Amino acid sequence: MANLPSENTIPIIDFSPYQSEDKRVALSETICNTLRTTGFFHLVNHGVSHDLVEEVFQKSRDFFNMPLEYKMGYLRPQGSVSLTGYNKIDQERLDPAVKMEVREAFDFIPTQVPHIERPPGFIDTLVKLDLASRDLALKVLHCFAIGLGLPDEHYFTKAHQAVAHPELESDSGNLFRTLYYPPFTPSQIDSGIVRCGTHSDYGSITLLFQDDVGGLEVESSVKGVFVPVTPVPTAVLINIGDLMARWTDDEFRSTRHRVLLNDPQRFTKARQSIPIFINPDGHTVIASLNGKSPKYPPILTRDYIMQRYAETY
Ligand SMILES: O=C(O)CCC(=O)C(=O)O
Ligand SMILES: [Fe+2]
Repeated sequence: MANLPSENTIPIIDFSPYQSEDKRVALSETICNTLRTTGFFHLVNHGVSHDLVEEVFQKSRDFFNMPLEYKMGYLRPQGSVSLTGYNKIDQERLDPAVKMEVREAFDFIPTQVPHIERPPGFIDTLVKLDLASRDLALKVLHCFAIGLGLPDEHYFTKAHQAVAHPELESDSGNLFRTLYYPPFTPSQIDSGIVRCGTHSDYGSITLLFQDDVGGLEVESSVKGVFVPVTPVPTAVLINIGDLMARWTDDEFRSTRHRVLLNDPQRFTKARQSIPIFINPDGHTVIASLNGKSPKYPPILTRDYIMQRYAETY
């Protein structure tokens, strides 16, 4: 009988043991066990300032509340793989089967940080949160290698040099996004429109800060059965992407997720979230850690990630 997780079953993991070397192994094993089953976990005591996250939500709200003509001045060129700029409603599609995905986004990569006048300090706060999140992502990747018992505990971090050194960023596609899902009235709701279509993420790991509105759902161990993720105050939600699943030969699960427009309690409110997508360095060849009978042939990160972005934008 398949295991059907119910609401609140996304585990909450306390990251404070990471600080002490003798507690790190048990923490890493807990993290890896979660990745073998749910593929998602909440992390608390992670060291990223909650005030900073709140500031990014506030500044992002101020930006998204500006007139459309203003935001269009920063539009990310449509259909291009340029990864910086404003994304208007329906500019991208994570699930080709839906009619429309109703969200706005502002994206940047560290080598293409734009200058934006209003709201004041918008970009500075995003950059600060990006740096703090990268730092955390590297610690979490460190735990992956420990928990998997790899001979080199820095195996994954070494393959993510551009995460630690954003100036080296070339084509790994490490991407910071701030998302804004506008509110709806019940009469505006139409079948086939969603906030975020069903998808799995592309790279190594995703860190997601979300407000308290909720709406994110993740696929359970039963295909097609989704369970809600109840937001946990101050936590960052972490999941892995397809490239990490491939790297571990599907030992870790890259879980599909979505945000629908089916609950008036939620869709009448705006939702905000901040996903930070972490990928290996562009030149890294991802070859299965299961050397004996790998499911997937080796693939170059750059080719894989850029192909996935091209399909989305
Ligand atoms: O807004 C959310 O919670 C989901 C965002 C997401 O899954 C994504 O952008 O990949
Ligand atoms: Fe996602």
